[in-house]
Amino acid sequence: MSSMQCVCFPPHSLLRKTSSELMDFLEGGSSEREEKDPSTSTTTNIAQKVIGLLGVPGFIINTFGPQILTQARRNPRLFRIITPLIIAFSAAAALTHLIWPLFNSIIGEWLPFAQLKSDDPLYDYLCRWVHFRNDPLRHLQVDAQSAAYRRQQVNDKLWWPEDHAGAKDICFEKSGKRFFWFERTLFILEAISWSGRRSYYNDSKDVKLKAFSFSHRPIKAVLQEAWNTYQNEEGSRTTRIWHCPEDDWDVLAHKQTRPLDTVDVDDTEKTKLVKDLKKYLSDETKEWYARRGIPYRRGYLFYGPPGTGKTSLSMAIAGHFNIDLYVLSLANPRLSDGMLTNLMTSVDEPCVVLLEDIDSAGLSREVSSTMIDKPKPPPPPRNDDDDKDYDKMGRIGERVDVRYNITLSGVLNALDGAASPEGHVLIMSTNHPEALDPALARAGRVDYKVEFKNATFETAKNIFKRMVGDETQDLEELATTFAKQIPNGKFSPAELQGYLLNYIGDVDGAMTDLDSWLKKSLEEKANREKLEAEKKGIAPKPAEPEQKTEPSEREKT
Ligand SMILES: Nc1ncnc2c1ncn2[C@@H]1O[C@H](COP(=O)(O)OP(=O)(O)OP(=O)(O)O)[C@@H](O)[C@H]1O
Repeated sequence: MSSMQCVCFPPHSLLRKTSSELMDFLEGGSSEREEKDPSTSTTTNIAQKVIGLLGVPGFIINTFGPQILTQARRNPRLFRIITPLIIAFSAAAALTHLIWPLFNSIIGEWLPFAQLKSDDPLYDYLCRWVHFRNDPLRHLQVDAQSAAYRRQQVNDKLWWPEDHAGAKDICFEKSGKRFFWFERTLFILEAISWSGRRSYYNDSKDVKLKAFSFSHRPIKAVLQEAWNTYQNEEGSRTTRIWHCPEDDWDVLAHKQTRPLDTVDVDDTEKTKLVKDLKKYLSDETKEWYARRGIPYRRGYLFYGPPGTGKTSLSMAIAGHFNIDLYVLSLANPRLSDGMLTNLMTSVDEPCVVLLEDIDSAGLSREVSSTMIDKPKPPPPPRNDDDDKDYDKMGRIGERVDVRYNITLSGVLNALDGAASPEGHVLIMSTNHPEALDPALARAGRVDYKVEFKNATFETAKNIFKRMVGDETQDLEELATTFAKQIPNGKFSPAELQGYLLNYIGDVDGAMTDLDSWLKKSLEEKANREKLEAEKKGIAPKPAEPEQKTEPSEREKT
């Protein structure tokens, strides 16, 4: 009976038990009383099981229990010391084995949560918002990785620039589970990777935001707060870019939104274009089209030499209107008419659809086969744009015969057939507008044309200021000197950017080396033109007298 009481009593009452009673209990019924009462042995077994359930392994009880208690019987003072220790240990074990799993199951199953996919901009905003909060718990939660390992793992999604800076050997990152408080509610942000690991970085794809609450309201409040913080913050907005690696759209990247003023095209032209797009994308215009039963579409044609900003402006437009950009090159030999129709019907409006190189497939009413210059594999890219620029600087490889599976009628059908989408901004870009079939560029398909040109004086000057200096330097005079050296209309902005990329922060170097670079590049251009002319059987044009870019009237004043 006494051992029974020992089990049932709350732990603090154990302190009041005598040493012999407790010894009976732990020794598993070796006492006299047990022999008299067979029910005692059952009770002791139950007691052992309960203690086992509390997390005290049986072998510890069996091995050390009797010895400790023999000592304790001899020395009651020792007994009084070890009893609270046993109770504390049992309580800790109970916490680990009973309460912690319960807590985890509450977190896992019962809390309201929101799950966000990594291709949603809100995902980035939320992660950044949580990361930059001044949360007292923040510094307790850290993961560590060697820099070499992380370089293999981390994709281009840099949520926490300060953690990624430099080539440190060991990088500390925030833990995969983050607890934080917001408006008196406790939250957990948990990253879930496709490989099952939980970490913010390693191929993590989704995050779960959980709130210790009975409703979803606190979750909505956090998401709204994160959205408000980053959506309107200059420089932190991202544009989602889709491409088509196989036969369906896939998110290529979330690029930082490109401000319109970093694309140098004629200011008046740019303002007019943005105004036109704004009007087209407004709700009133949408209703206007609907009321009249006119398909709600508008097509834009961006044309001009390579590397003059057609793609860049399309990206900036998507960012400006905060809509996605879908990019598709018609020069892709895998593209067929059916695939194009499927792709066009599966974009989410409103969005910008950029159809690049609409001339390069040699679109005709037949399946076509064309000789094209196959680009050499680019060198290891320095940044996202570089591999693209590489080809634009004229370094091209062998010529290959490419068979296109796309026809003019297929393209026309995808653009404005009965099943074609509405509500998107269609931008078609080409380097050779003269080669376009008139049906492709007719009014109704192309409603607005924008010409892109090689660098003028002002473009060269702007690019110089943007690329070489920093905000603290007054580069007006040097930029003017630089721009005056650039022959008018001879170099694309991409080429100037390519040159200046080698001189970031080195204004003097950019100025000193300019002459020799210009000479070399002009020679290369002349050779290329000669080769092209020979290929086409045209007599080479006599060299034009070189014309430097001239300051505009505005510049002169
Ligand atoms: N007008 C411009 N203003 C600022 N940067 C430019 C401009 N044109 C080109 N660039 C820079 O050159 C690079 C290539 O530009 P982009 O891809 O927009 O050219 P593109 O006209 O689309 O070329 P392509 O006809 O070959 O597709 C980008 O990194 C961009 O920043």
